[in-house]
Amino acid sequence: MRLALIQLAVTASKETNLANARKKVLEAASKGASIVVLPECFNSPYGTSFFPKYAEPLENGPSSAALSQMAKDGGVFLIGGSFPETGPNSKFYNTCTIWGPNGDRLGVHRKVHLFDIDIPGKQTFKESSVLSAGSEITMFDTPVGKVGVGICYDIRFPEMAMIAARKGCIAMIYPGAFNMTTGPLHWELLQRARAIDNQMYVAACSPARDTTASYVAWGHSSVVDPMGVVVAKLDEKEDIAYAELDIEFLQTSRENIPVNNQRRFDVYSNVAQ
Ligand SMILES: O=C(O)CCC(=O)C(=O)O
Repeated sequence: MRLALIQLAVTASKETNLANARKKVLEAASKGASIVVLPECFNSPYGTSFFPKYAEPLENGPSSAALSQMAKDGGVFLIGGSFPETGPNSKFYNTCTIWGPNGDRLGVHRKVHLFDIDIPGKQTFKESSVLSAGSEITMFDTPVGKVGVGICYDIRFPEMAMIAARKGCIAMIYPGAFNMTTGPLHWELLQRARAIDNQMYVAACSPARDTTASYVAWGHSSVVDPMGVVVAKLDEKEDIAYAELDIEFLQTSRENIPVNNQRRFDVYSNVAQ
């Protein structure tokens, strides 16, 4: 099954972003992709001041309607990046919607771990000043197996990917937007770590870099295989990355290094202790 990551050039115009996303999703579909991924905040600039302005409901909003139609017209599974959602009780969430080839919505992931960090003089961000956190681990079915979905900062929490893998996921996919400080340090390393921890495919899909934006994304959308090898990687510009999800290779990797059967839950039965 062919995976495509669309490293979209995101602008301040929601309409332009939706039209560009549609063009690229159909391009990826025409090149044989069956699972297509858009980046975090694919239809708005990334920043707490933008979230309330761009937020829309899940039902009957322009982004959900456009994503459903793109998935249907391309005949693909579409992991629709994320957009700021006006959710229950008028709270805002950073939300990923997942669509099937017939345009049906298959799942919704509200970012579980909000991006609150402070590296003085380099990168400070406080998503929780505007957003609320989701509280579910999200997976959906494809013909080659279950796929788990997290958003950006969620990748730093190995428990989430591990639970998804133990529930049968063959891949974890993260729409994300690391920055010029944590991108070079951790973006690839975290993907490789989650891939090796769980012997699964891991992919992260960023917006293209815009050096005029208030938050400058690192780019470098990439796919890592179950042995921890980077099998596709973009630079910082708008482009599409492609990789095959090879389930035989995943199974062989798991047989060759059988950590799954060697776990000692008798020693670490409760990691929350
Ligand atoms: O974890 C990081 O370094 C970046 C996370 C991030 O940008 C996000 O969650 O949107």
